Amino acid sequence: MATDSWAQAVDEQEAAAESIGSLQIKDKPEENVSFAAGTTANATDSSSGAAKTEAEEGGKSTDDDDKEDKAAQSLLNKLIRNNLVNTTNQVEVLQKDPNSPLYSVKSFEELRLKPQLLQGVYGLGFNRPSKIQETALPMMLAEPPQNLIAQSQSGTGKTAAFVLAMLSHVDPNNKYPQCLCVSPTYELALQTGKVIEQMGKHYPEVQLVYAIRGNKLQRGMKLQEQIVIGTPGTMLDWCGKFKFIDPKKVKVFVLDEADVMIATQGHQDQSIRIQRMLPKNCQMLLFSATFEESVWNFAQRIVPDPNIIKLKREEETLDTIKQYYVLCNCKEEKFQALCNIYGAITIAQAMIFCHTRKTAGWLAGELSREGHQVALLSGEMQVEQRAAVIERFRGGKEKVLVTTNVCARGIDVEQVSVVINFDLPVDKDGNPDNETYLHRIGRTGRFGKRGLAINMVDSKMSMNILNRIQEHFNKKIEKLDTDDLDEIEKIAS
Ligand SMILES: Nc1ncnc2c1ncn2[C@@H]1O[C@H](COP(=O)(O)OP(=O)(O)OP(=O)(O)O)[C@@H](O)[C@H]1O
Repeated sequence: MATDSWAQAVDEQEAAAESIGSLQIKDKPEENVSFAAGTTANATDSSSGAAKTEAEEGGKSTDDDDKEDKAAQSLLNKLIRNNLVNTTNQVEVLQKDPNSPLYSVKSFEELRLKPQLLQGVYGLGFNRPSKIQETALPMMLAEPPQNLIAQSQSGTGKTAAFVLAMLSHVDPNNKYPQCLCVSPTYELALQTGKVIEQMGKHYPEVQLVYAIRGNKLQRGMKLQEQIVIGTPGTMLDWCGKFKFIDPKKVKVFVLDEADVMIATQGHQDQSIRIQRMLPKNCQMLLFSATFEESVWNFAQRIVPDPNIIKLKREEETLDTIKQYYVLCNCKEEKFQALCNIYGAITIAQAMIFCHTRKTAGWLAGELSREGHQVALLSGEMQVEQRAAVIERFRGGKEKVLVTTNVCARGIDVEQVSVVINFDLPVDKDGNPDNETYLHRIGRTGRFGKRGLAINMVDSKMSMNILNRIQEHFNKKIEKLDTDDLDEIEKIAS
């Protein structure tokens, strides 16, 4: 019976994953056919593949999992996030012309947007520009247009900013593409397309089309939509080989997720080739969540004479986290300790990290047998399935999320107040992975919610890892005796 319920839970998760996968990703373009025009419906027909990069589309296989991973992480974060990531950090601005005044706005009204667009912005629930938008929007909307390279962490409002810039710059009376936006994957392009559709809801004269794999157009046709969003390979073909787009008429070129883009073979060259077809006065905008040297080199090739905006990431800290460790001898004992903790304190939602998929699967099964509602994130799941699992967890359908680090890397599930390291995070060489430890349990000072972290220690080696983590952060991790109910109760107070 217990095993049945676990099997049933997995079935349910998978079914939910499938339905959400098709709802959220595959059918996206059809949702708003009126805005997206007939061509996007074609795009849907060919969307049976899952999260594939263009390199794969062309038959080349990307050998490095990490590359796929970046795009998947970015998509997951978009799917599960429902609001802006706030930050108290100041933006750093480097202007092309340091003598020209630097404008920044505190309200959307100050931008003198078209009323239809202002309606769209408010319709999305945006009251005021985000930190990066305050400076980026006036720059992007200035006359003559200015080029921009902007870097800030995921969720700080970059997409909304360039979508607003594109919608502001198009002339709806001209029935040809005026704004091109390239994204690293099919799914990410659809997500951005969704923002364009939402923000342009009251501006139906502006039309959007998806330049994505399989969206087959008739030879010789000319696109009438003003905005084209897609992946670099297809966009390049549409501009060059098929001439569906006249690149000389393009006013705005956006390159989104540059850091993800350069991780995929071929995308860099394709993007540069598109850029070269565009007129000299075309506005070039490039966005990235990170800014390592390779991204910077690429950015400079794509965006001549740029203004540069950078927003530092909010530091995570362990200051508001109570940290404990539990001594055990084996995984069964660790599981028992976990049960004792659950028996003593009320845990609204917890995330449990395991080192391997196998342990994660085993633990999820055991917890489920104990009657817990468990979600399992496993490496073999498609990105849509992972998104569905996280979405269900976020919605409170499951109270425990068991995962390996690889699966959950880069995912922020803010509301989780209890994090359990069933296995301590270590790097490839078996040394403590302090960065991952901080990311798993740390909080940005701003949110500052109190949290609880419990580390399971099952060997001399893991005790050594724990000690080194303690030393690194200079924060004491207290011992917890999970056989003593009173003691456990105290940690929750
Ligand atoms: N000014 C604003 N006020 C309130 N919410 C906003 C504002 N701008 C954007 N948002 C919302 O914040 C979330 C993150 O915004 P957005 O997707 O534009 O960020 P991003 O930096 O592009 O992130 P990513 O790099 O993951 O694409 C979205 O849910 C978006 O609707």
